[in-house]
Amino acid sequence: MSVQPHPAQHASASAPAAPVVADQVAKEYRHSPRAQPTPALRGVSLAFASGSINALMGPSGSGKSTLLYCLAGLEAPSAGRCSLLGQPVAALGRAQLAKFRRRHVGFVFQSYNLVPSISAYENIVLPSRLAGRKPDPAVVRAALERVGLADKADELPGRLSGGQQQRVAIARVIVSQPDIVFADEPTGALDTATGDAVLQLMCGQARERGQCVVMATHDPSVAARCDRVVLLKDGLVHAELRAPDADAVAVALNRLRGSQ
Ligand SMILES: Nc1ncnc2c1ncn2[C@@H]1O[C@H](COP(=O)(O)OP(=O)(O)OP(=O)(O)O)[C@@H](O)[C@H]1O
Repeated sequence: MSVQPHPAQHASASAPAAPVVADQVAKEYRHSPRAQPTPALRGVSLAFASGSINALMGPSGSGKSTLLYCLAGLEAPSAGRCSLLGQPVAALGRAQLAKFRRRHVGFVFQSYNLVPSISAYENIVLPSRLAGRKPDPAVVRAALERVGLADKADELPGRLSGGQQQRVAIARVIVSQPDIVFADEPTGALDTATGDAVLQLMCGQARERGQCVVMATHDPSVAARCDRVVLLKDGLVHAELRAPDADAVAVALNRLRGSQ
């Protein structure tokens, strides 16, 4: 494990081959037209590699979700740019972006998640179908089994708990095998044992298939499963940890909270 202070925020995002890149990304929110803008991100440059599992950590309000949303093209940055698989997100029109996401990106988010009017099974196969593929029902059943929802295939999302819905989203990622997975607190609604099992599953598949996973988490034990942990504070990258254990993450977070 190594701790590395992050290089200057204006350093250009590296490796053109990286599937997920943020280049000098800033994001401001304005609560009303006359209000002063609140900066959520203040010039973040990061590149995430294929086959890597990455965690975004930091205090509440540090910009983790905003960064995920900008990277995924769900929010437009106020400045800077994001690229996915070498494609600048801002250059894609709405329909193109939706198509691109269906083909290449998986989400395990609290919102932007499941379609409420179709069953868990249908939700799992939806991205593959929209991308013109026909998933093998045996593979879908196996994924449901692996996330502990073998008996919930026909349930509508509204009849599932938050944790079960999260597991459906994870099964969806397992079946659709996107190049990139964005996850916001992927184990937030799960008990420790289930969270650990599904995380292991998600990370195992990502490493096997060369997916790039970027997740926001508050949980040091989740971050300890990652190859890289990016620590955010006040909308800036503060430091990075490589392959840390949970204790090292907790220490770094405490240090981050104490720093000015
Ligand atoms: N839709 C929004 N409108 C206005 N301000 C927002 C919006 N989303 C985020 N913010 C503000 O941007 C800043 C960063 O928020 P963000 O949700 O990205 O932080 P976070 O690190 O994910 O926090 P948490 O750990 O609590 O989820 C905060 O000051 C937040 O209040």
